[in-house]
Amino acid sequence: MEIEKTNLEGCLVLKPKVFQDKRGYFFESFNQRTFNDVTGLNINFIQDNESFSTKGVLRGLHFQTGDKAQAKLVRVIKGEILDIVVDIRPGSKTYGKYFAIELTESNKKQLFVPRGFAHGYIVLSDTAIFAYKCDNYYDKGSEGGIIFNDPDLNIDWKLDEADFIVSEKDLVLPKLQDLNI
Ligand SMILES: Cc1cn([C@H]2C[C@H](O)[C@@H](COP(=O)(O)OP(=O)(O)O[C@H]3O[C@@H](C)C(=O)[C@@H](O)[C@H]3O)O2)c(=O)[nH]c1=O
Repeated sequence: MEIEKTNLEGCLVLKPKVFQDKRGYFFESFNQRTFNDVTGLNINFIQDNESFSTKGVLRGLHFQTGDKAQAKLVRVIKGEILDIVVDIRPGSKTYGKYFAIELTESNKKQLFVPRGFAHGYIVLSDTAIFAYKCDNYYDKGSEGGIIFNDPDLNIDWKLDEADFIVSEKDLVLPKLQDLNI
């Protein structure tokens, strides 16, 4: 397992060791002991999620508030996505800054997103299956979000905005500067 820091303190890129042979590949998509060893963290992931999306689907930017906040370990099983995390930790030196990374079925990179970040992604391939672990249960009442095209964030989503497919809920999210957190 390789690990890389990002411009956002606490956000980490993980690259599992992949074993290729004539049958195909094998890798450990999660191993708690390895994860703890390489990150120095002790996260108790308690929920696994999976979603399927088509090209141009943009989900985000999402977070849960207060004691329902979630750390996430995200990856792509099929296809290619651009993953985005935004630092919304009050007082952080990178508050309002974002990190972007392509997560694909071939690079098999994983992104660890600590609590205190908004998270979203856009699908770059025809279809994609996205999977992630969370360290806190889903709580509808604690959902928060930031609009994907917040001019202060100025996120480069790579695709043409006219082709984005966004949920009704995500289309009416506020800007970061209008959040009450
Ligand atoms: C996230 C989630 C949703 N749901 C339900 C609520 C809703 O009816 C349906 C679809 O939910 P959403 O539209 O919120 O799904 P989605 O837009 O895929 O939400 C996800 O987006 C990415 C970017 C994240 O970072 C995740 O944490 C999560 O917020 O699934 C659950 O039952 N459990 C969950 O953990």
